[in-house]
Amino acid sequence: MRLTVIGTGYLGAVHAACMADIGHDVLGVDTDSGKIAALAAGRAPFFEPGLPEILIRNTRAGRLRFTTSLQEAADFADVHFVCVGTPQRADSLAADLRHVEAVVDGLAPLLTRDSLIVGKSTVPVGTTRTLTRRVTSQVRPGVDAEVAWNPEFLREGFAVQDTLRPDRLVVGVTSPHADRTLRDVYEPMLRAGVAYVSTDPATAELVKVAANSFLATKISFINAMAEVCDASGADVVTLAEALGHDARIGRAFLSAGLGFGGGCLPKDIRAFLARAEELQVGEAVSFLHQVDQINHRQRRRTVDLARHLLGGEFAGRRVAVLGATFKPDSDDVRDSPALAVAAEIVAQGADIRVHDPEGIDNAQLVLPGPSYCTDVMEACRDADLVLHLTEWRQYRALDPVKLSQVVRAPRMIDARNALDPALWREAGWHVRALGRPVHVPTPGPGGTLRVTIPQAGGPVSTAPTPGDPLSGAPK
Ligand SMILES: NC(=O)C1=CN([C@@H]2O[C@H](COP(=O)(O)OP(=O)(O)OC[C@H]3O[C@@H](n4cnc5c(N)ncnc54)[C@H](O)[C@@H]3O)[C@@H](O)[C@H]2O)C=CC1
Ligand SMILES: O=C(O)[C@H]1O[C@H](OP(=O)(O)OP(=O)(O)OC[C@H]2O[C@@H](n3ccc(=O)[nH]c3=O)[C@H](O)[C@@H]2O)[C@H](O)[C@@H](O)[C@@H]1O
Repeated sequence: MRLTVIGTGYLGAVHAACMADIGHDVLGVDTDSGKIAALAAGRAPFFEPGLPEILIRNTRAGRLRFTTSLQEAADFADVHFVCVGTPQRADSLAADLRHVEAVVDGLAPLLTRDSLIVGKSTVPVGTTRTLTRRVTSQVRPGVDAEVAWNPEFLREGFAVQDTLRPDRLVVGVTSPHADRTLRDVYEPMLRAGVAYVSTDPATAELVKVAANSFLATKISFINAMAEVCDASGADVVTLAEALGHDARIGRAFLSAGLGFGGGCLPKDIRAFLARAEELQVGEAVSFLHQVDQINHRQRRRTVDLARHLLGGEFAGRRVAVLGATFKPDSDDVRDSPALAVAAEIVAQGADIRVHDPEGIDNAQLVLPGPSYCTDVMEACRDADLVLHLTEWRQYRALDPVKLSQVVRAPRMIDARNALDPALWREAGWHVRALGRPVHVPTPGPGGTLRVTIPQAGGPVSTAPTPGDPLSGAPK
């Protein structure tokens, strides 16, 4: 089939390449000519594992082309996927739909054949209905254009595999024709047994928003438990593991730490709150305000703990920041918890050096102040404190003994609960993490490890100290 994919960012570029990979003829469209030039040359304009391979394979095979011209898109196909951004509005919690509207306003008058416009962007419930009116009023006489919604559930870092082997496909359609067309588009997935939920557009739109709200709630739930752990001396990592054994709960999305960020979960729960208010059911989802607040509190708690470990002052202290992206295996720094923490400690006077395996270019655009290092050792040199903020695999493989030789003091906050504290403590590090006792009992309860290591920057004690924002020690 011939398809266009309009908007070739994190979602659209992957969707276009994967649709070509399953055999369709695909034309990707974007207003960003730099992005289009890179994609047309078979180069991924952002870091996403597996994307370069399918881009090259399919552009070379001639099944995947790119353009900035909507006219070319209208001429090329009669199925158009819309994958443009729906960021948070600057003046409210609501989603900014201007890019989606620009696409339908641009495309509708250009259509010369009956067409299906399939939204994949995440939108407030009710958007398909509004856009249908918009399209119908702008198409040429005799042309019939249906708007359907087919939300996307891919995760960055796993985008290619999530697109080729999704957990489910959800389509919101208003005609059997649209349903048949989408079944044809996804025929290889359906043949492989992927669940296909065909429903009305409002339900499809809501499935997406509900899924992201549920995931965000799960993360904030475990982070709320982490706060209780800090107050009571319990261990959130063991708690999550034990909860996760219950199949009804599951271990996924129960990793406590710095919380969620990115271009989706934060803005999606806020847009949902705004839309629910419009629908006069704001109270029903008002818990999402708390989800958002709990999430943001983890950033503040991390900064507070860092300041405390540095004796109450950031000024004149050097801090190494490991990780800038909102999650590993992505170069995306949109609403990155790591960068938010980095920005705050810079604002409070710390001298920071930031390392990230893939996100430095993007991070520099958002937070230009600090030094960025391509080498972890360099980032950690003479550091009074190391902050592990994004759990890239390579940080887990770091040698704590080697690292302890370059820092000024072996203090670490593992804000993602991803390192093995016992290993680091054995190498002389004072390791702290949200939701974990100062002395993580290993193995079994009761075992405490107390070490005091004299260092150039002063003694590093693992004992709780007065004012410790996490330990429940006397303030
Ligand atoms: N990033 C992700 O993992 C996922 C994103 N989504 C949703 O997909 C949508 C897109 O998200 P991302 O790809 O992350 O955003 P993005 O910002 O990476 O990509 C959006 C693209 O649309 C282009 N664009 C804007 N206006 C345009 C226009 N009028 N015509 C053609 N292109 C235009 C931009 O230049 C940009 O390349 C959002 O609604 C998001 O919530 C859904 C699932 C996963
Ligand atoms: O709508 C979207 O764009 C996408 O949003 C999320 O995907 P993504 O933002 O790529 O990343 P996630 O893996 O969900 O992680 C989101 C954030 O939550 C954090 N997180 C995740 C899991 C966890 O247990 N704890 C936790 O703090 C991550 O560090 C990250 O900052 C959803 O998982 C996708 O299904 C959805 O399609």
